[in-house]
Amino acid sequence: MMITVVGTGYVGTTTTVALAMLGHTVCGVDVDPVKVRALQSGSLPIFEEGLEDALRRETAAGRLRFTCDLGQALPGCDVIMLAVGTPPDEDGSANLRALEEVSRQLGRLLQPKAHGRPPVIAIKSTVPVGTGERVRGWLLQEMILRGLHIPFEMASNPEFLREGRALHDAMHPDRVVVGADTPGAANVMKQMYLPLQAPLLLTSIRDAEMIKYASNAFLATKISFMNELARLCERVGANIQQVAQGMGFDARINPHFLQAGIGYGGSCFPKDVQALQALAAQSGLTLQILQAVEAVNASQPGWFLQKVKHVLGSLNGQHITVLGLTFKPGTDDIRESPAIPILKHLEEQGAQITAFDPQGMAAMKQRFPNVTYASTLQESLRDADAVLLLTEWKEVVEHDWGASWSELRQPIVFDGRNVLDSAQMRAWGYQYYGVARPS
Ligand SMILES: NC(=O)c1ccc[n+]([C@@H]2O[C@H](COP(=O)([O-])OP(=O)(O)OC[C@H]3O[C@@H](n4cnc5c(N)ncnc54)[C@H](O)[C@@H]3O)[C@@H](O)[C@H]2O)c1
Ligand SMILES: O=c1ccn([C@@H]2O[C@H](COP(=O)(O)OP(=O)(O)O[C@H]3O[C@H](CO)[C@@H](O)[C@H](O)[C@H]3O)[C@@H](O)[C@H]2O)c(=O)[nH]1
Repeated sequence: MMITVVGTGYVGTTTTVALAMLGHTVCGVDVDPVKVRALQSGSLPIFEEGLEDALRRETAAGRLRFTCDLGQALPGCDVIMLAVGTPPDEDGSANLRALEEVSRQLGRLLQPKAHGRPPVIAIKSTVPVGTGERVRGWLLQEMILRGLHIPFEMASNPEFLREGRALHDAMHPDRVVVGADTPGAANVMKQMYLPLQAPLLLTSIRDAEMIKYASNAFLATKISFMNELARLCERVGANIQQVAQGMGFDARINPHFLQAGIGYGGSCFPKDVQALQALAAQSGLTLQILQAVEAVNASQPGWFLQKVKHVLGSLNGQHITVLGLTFKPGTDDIRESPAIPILKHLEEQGAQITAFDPQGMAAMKQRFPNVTYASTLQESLRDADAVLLLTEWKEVVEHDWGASWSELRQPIVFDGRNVLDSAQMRAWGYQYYGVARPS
């Protein structure tokens, strides 16, 4: 099939590569010429394991190309995937400006196909229920202005990949959800994904749009539930990891997304939890559970810092080493990272901060220029009064902590992700504090 993907950010780029790997001929389109030039020359503007190699392979095989010119990418297309950003507006609702722009452009640029089926326009971006109809409306308005009606069909095809595992998730999804209001569109999308051999759920467009938000909101709920429970565990002397393990054996609960820590971040959970609430508000409803999910998450970094202050006293002048800046390992993305409120607070309290992160330092430097960024983990530990572990990078978890003990001025470690071996750390002489992990 011939496929155009509009928007080559995290999702769009991964989608182009994955679809090319399935044997399709794919063109990625973006308004950002710097991004497009990078992709054309085979280099990824983001860090995502394995994606750059696959991008180069698929480009060399002639299945993948990139352009800024949407008009040039459209002729003969079977599917046009829309993967532009839908960031939060001031009221938390999804901002659909980029999607409207692309839809109107399509309405102006689409030409009748010489042969074959009309193209399917599939929304991959995360969008509120009803957006499929709005996109169709924007396209039709532009076609009316041209005095033409060029046939096309609509579909919703939400994306469930995780950053840090983007290509793996795109190639091995738990499920593919396709919302379509015509059997023809459903069939084209089904054919497109056939080589994946993944479970495919066919729904209405509205259902598909809701499934995406509901999935993210539910995962965020699991995390906030565990984070709130961790606060209680800490008070009553229970170990949240044991509790999570015991819960996770129950197939109805499952062991995933039960890790208490410093709260969820990233470009998806915070914005999607807000957008679902905004959608509810527009319908006259309040989603009380999600209100609580958001409130617990917003206060989790502060709760973690309270512990730090309880142990260290005043932070003024203390040398604090922060390990991990990205919202999760495996990415260079710092959007909504819990490290941001933590760094802000440490700075406000007068701490001397040294940070290390394998991928996130360049981006964080823009926001926190006064932090010292160490070139190695080892260097970041030197003369620290305490270490705050904020992202569970492999390098950090597997670091030789036994050998580093003497580098620190005070061997105190606050493990915000519960990833270090607490007993071993204590045996090596560290004062170790996890999240609800009593000794
Ligand atoms: N990042 C993720 O892990 C993830 C996972 C699943 C779903 N999503 C959803 O997918 C969508 C995209 O997310 P992302 O993280 O890839 O965003 P992103 O910001 O990384 O990428 C969006 C891209 O769209 C481009 N763009 C904007 N306007 C355009 C236009 N008129 N024409 C062509 N290109 C245009 C931008 O230049 C940018 O490169 C969002 O709705 C997001 O919620 C994201
Ligand atoms: O048990 C857990 C699991 C995750 N997190 C945190 O939750 C955030 C999000 O993690 P993750 O879901 O792995 O990363 P994302 O790349 O944001 O992926 C989520 O958001 C994407 C965008 O919508 C969806 O496509 C994915 O399915 C969904 O998992 C990160 O800060 C994690 O540290 C926890 O605190 N505890």
